[in-house]
Amino acid sequence: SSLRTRKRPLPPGPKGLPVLGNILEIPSNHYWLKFDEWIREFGPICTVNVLGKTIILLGSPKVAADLLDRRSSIYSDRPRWVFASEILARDMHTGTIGSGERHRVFRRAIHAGLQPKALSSYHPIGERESRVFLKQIVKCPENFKTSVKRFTSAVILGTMFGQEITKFEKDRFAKRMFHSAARFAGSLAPGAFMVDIIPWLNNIPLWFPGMKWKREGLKWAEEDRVLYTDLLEAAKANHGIQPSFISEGTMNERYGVSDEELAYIGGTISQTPDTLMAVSSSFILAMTKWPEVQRRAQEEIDRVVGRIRFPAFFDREQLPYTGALVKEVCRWRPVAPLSVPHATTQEDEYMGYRIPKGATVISAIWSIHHDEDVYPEPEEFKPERFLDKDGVPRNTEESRVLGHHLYGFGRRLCPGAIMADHALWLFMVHTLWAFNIARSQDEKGQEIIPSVDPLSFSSGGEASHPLPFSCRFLLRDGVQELLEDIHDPSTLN
Ligand code: HEM
Repeated sequence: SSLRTRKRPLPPGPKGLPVLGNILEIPSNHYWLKFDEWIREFGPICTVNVLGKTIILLGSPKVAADLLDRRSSIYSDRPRWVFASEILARDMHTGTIGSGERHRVFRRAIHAGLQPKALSSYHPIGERESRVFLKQIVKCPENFKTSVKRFTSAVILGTMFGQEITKFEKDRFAKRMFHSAARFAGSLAPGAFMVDIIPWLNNIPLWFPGMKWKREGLKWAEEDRVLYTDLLEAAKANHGIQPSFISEGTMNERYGVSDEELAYIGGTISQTPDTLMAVSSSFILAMTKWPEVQRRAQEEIDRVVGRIRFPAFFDREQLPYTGALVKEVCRWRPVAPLSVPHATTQEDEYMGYRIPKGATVISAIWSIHHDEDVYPEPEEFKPERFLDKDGVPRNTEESRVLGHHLYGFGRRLCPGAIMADHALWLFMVHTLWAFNIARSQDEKGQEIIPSVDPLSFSSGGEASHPLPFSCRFLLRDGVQELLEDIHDPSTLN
């Protein structure tokens, strides 16, 4: 037989049109739900074609781990983002650069800065900020969103740069960081910039007509560079009061990167408060929807922590149900439903199929988290799926540390996963300890049960979060007294 017929087939997938492929079948919103339909129809590995580009979807924990974890030397590249990664982030964004030497060096630096001992020295930041959050909610529950924003920014900027956040709107850094993050996320969106479809546009001289996009991009890039450099300087100045990831790096030169690279590593990492915010809102939504889960976690917290002190990080081991609840929030509504795409650096073969070199490989986290063999009744919110019959934590075959895959896979696995998980744990435990999250009532006094439909979540460039819903925060015993001594830095200016 000829070479052609011996060539293995691509994984199955929807048929599509010549040239266009499946692009017309992919909705512009919530496209992970369409991908999920295809994965159910064609199996946990399937092919989608977009304008001639091969996209491989991975839709079960087993398949994703087999390829992205176990064959990470092939599956750890990224697709090329000319605008976001090359122009805006000047090839120094850890999450979007290709899988070469720089990626390895940057990740090594991040691991050095966030190793367990360092992370535990930052717990006081998370504990302090959780209390400030409670104080703000008691005072002004309708500012919930800004208070969560402030909390997530404060934990990240505190850990990365030793920088304390004052009032969110007036803070020197927090707002600029959100702005920069939104701009970056927006420019990653498929089709946002023509140069990502036709890369040679990047070679046209700047003064040429039609090159405004690039002049704009370079202006934004400069703003980001200034922001990251300012933060690096702030970190150095803060070192004596609050050592941080960055200040430790500049003091000891132990991460093996230049100051400029360090500023970019820290700056681009600090664009992540949005993901933490999205998980926090999903948590509030789930607690409003499932009061019995909330009660059960509160019973555990009251038994272990009591009512006369704040929860703290050292309580964690003794709160297995609450720990399982944190995992279930991450599983149930993954805020990054399609993670960040990977790409292959060479051709591969799996289950009799051919995975081409240069293919985009998407871990369909939504589908992975709805795999019924691993997570039975996936639409039910059941923390106990992460506990054995004696209530001891139990994770899954393919995710032995966290039990879920919200933080991705392989050499691209989120290096902030443990830090993020700690911040989320602190946030959820403090909130449950301090408040009963209750349903709002309509004019007739009927409880409003918020929708948890997948379509009731946002679907833009940013992390997928619940669309606005209403609930009430009812203060629990003993909280008011303890909050009196808590200083809220946002009341300073
Ligand atoms: C709830 C919060 C967070 C979620 C859900 C999240 C999720 C993710 C996901 C899905 C990826 C891509 C994984 C893959 O390609 O397989 C990723 C990458 C990354 N995350 Fe996170 N993340 C969060 C918070 C953080 C935090 C707090 C940091 C910083 C300390 C961070 C730093 C990074 C970096 C640097 C990458 C790029 C890794 C690479 O491409 O090598 N993330 N994250």
